[in-house]
Amino acid sequence: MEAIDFKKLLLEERKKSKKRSVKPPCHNDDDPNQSRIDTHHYQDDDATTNDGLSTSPKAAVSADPPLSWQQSTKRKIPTWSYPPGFLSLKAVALKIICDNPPTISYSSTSLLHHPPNDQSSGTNQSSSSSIDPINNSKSNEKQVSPSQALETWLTSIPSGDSGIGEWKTMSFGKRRVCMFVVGQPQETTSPSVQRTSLESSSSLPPPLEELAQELVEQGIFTPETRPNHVLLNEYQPGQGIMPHTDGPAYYSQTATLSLCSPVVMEFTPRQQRQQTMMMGTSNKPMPPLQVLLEPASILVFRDDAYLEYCHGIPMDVWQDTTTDHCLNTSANQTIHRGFRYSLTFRHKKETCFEK
Ligand SMILES: O=C(O)CCC(=O)C(=O)O
Ligand SMILES: [Fe+2]
Repeated sequence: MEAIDFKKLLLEERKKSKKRSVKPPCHNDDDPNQSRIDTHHYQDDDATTNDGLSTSPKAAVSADPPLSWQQSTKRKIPTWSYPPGFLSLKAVALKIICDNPPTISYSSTSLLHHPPNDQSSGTNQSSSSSIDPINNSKSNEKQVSPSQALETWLTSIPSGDSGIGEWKTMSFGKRRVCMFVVGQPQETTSPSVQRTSLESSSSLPPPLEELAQELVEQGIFTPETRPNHVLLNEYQPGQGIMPHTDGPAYYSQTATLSLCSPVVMEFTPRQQRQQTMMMGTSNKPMPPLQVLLEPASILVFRDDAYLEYCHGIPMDVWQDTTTDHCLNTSANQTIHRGFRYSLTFRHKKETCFEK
């Protein structure tokens, strides 16, 4: 199994956009993924969009010197001035929503509306029930919900060609992506030294670092598999992401925080997807498992769901309809898609960092 490194994919995208700047624009015919036959389990929309998506060797590009997000963006990242605790997660609400595989968990209300240590809101809450719990703080900074603050922060990230610490529009799929990675570990023989240098050499930008810390504190990730990699996706209405797996470069778990519009994600067994691609739909594949991803929700999937299932969001669809196979809501609901952000937290294995 071979996985593409997102950094390499972004470099490939950069090369493609250089090529595009000297020739008339064309749709997707310059996209290697369009004609690519996957060597193992899926065809991604944009092998250029996902870190660790498996793909054929020909999509790999020669390695340029590694970049950290700080190096590539020269501190253009928007500031984050909210107090610690503002982005608290309500992990206690995270529930396993699937029997087979029992490795998909979801919480519709993961992002707390209140910083637990916000003195002013606590006081106001107890003194008057008529005060809007989100706007009851005196400080301007606190007069938005954590979701709104995060959305504003995401919107303020600059655009750029690298996709590392800046929004990059993918050539196929057209959605924008942005990646943050904690710095590469130093070469050393001692795993403990390696971990220390990984933590000290760099960190995620503040809101993402806080969320990563919360994911550990709430027991969703272990301290050893603390998220060191965050992929942001920005979807315009109708945009999606082709079925894919996130690949073996990561510890086999992802946690995705959704913001803005709801959407329905689909899980399909990898084997089935492979068969469908080879034989068409004649052998009646199982309908996909669905998960409704609501704003401020968190989806965690791991192990079998990570390794043996592809996940994706149907593309060019403006409304989703839930089926009997939807794991967290009833069938026959129409979900209108609008603008959406997702923040996917993963732990990239140390062995998979470029040296
Ligand atoms: O947007 C989402 O919820 C999913 C994103 C995803 O699967 C990925 O970036 O690998
Ligand atoms: Fe993914």
